[in-house]
Amino acid sequence: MSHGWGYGPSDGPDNWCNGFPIANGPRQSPIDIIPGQTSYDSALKPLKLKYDPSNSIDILNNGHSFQVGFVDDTDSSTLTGGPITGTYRLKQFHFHWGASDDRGSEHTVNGIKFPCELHLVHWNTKYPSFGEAASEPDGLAVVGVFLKIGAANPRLQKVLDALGAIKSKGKQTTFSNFDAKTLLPGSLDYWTYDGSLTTPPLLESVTWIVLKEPISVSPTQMGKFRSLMFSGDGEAPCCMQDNYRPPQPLKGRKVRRSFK
Ligand SMILES: CCCCNCc1ccc(S(N)(=O)=O)cc1
Ligand SMILES: [Zn+2]
Repeated sequence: MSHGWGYGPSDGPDNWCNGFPIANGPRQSPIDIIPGQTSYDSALKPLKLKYDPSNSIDILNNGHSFQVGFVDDTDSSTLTGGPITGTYRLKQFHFHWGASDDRGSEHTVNGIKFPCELHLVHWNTKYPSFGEAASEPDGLAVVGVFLKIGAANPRLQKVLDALGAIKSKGKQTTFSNFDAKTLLPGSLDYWTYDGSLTTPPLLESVTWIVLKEPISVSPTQMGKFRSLMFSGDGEAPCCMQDNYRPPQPLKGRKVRRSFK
């Protein structure tokens, strides 16, 4: 079980380098975004996100987070424009969150942590599959959306109401007709940089696109995220929380922004 990683004191982010030496690589994620040090790039195109609700399939507790999976055998749910060239297909979205509202996001802004961060994961259709794209430097594009404590978010509620059926690791249930676009904020202004998966295998294949505008989540809704378990049935119960990797060294990378 050398690849048994997690977020605990012995298998957490500080230890991932033992099984995954790329953890100390040149383009690791997440990072702390310092807006005053980003460069506006007028050549950056607007993000184009086209999501077909009929593509959503299931919701799964994978023991690290939960994810909503999409059919990705056609170009019906895609990301184009923005900093990327070509067409990237939506594969899944998932979240990272904290044990309390003062932490939980992976990216930070001027060192500020948000209570939660949504990741919409897309893969470059110049490659035959997600798995193959995941090992290419331009293989993946992840849109990150911060969640900020405020009014309850009705768009989030449908996802949260499904969590009761996937409380423990390995549980999965159908999740159809979900429109992922409803999770996006009003503005698609973004920061972008070259990075990696934020969990093992930490592959350096991700063009990160982090939206500047957060969406809202209420404290009660945050409690629902924390009702999930890292552990499987019959294992010692362990609440799913603090499933975030802290910011990693920038190592000379430039962060661009799409807005003035
Ligand atoms: C090659 C197998 C990779 C499986 N893992 C996927 C995966 C997707 C997205 C992220 S994240 N958190 O960077 O968006 C992490 C891990
Ligand atoms: Zn993620």
